Amino acid sequence: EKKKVKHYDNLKRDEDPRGSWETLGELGDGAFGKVYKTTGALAAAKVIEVRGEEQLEDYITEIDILAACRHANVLALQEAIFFEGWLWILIEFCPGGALDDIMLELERGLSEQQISEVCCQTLQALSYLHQHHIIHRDLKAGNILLTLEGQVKLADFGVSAKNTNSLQRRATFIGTPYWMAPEVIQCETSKDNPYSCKADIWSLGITLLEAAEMEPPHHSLNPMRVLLKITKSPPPTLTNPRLWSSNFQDFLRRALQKNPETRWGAQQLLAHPFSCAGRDGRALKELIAEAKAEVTEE
Ligand SMILES: COc1ccc(Nc2ncnc(-c3cccnc3Nc3cc(NC(=O)c4cccc(C(F)(F)F)c4)ccc3C)n2)cc1
Repeated sequence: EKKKVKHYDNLKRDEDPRGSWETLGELGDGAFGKVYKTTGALAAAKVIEVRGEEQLEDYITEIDILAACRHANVLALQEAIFFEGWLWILIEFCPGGALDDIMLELERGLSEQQISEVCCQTLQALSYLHQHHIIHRDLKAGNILLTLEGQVKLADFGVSAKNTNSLQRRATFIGTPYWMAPEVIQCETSKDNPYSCKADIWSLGITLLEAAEMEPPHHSLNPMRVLLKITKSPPPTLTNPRLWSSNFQDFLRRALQKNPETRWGAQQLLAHPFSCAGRDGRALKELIAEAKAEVTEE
């Protein structure tokens, strides 16, 4: 008789995705997957070959998290379809791309105003996730996407398609270590005090240093050495403090506390003057316009 298949709330079956999603082209170097256009909005699609129901289960967690997250600063799931052994995860498309690619394109870091806008919107996404007991665990500029309006959309590319070479791949078996909080590295994840959402706050601090200086601290060390460095060293600071405001430096001090207990949470940091200064959003819109202009020039 027909094999019993489980029903999943956020998964459509046996509807050919090519019925409502026509191929627009490859995104990036194609490793990402493809960008599909619907009758309505643009979508970015991950199309994964799934052998059997148990492997499908692995992807349901991601689909359920995405379906449950309804927030302006978190990537929204459009549709998930399982058809003839292929799983399609379709996501709202952010034309600006990821923040690390934008800095590479412009060959410079962000201004302080742009950093405070990234900070304010990413904190809103983290506050939302943490209230829903979701810990991101891999926050970095590569997982921050931008729309043409300068809006931040938090993503999680998991073992991102970008790190094709072995060194990076080796580093990713524990997630990219440069952004990891000390308590996560020291595996204080024993059952009595599993590391908390405060780990994301540390990663946010590292991500803001990355936005200011194009690279995270200890970027020149190989990934294995970094783990020791992070646990042994005092919290990282801006290389050239004179270039930055005392508000920015104070924000980093609150986010980059090595002890997760004294580290501020997302709600507290949203009230900090540095993130409040980022409510405007215009500076990020200019950043995208510049990055898009550079691309058309080439
Ligand atoms: C190289 O140039 C570009 C230009 C535009 C874009 N824009 C864009 N917009 C939206 N998605 C993507 C994307 C690119 C590569 C791979 N996946 C992408 N999106 C995507 C994300 C996900 N999943 C998540 O982002 C995710 C998974 C779990 C949790 C979470 C979170 F906790 F953050 F909400 C987020 C699933 C499926 C897809 C197609 N890319 C990217 C690169």
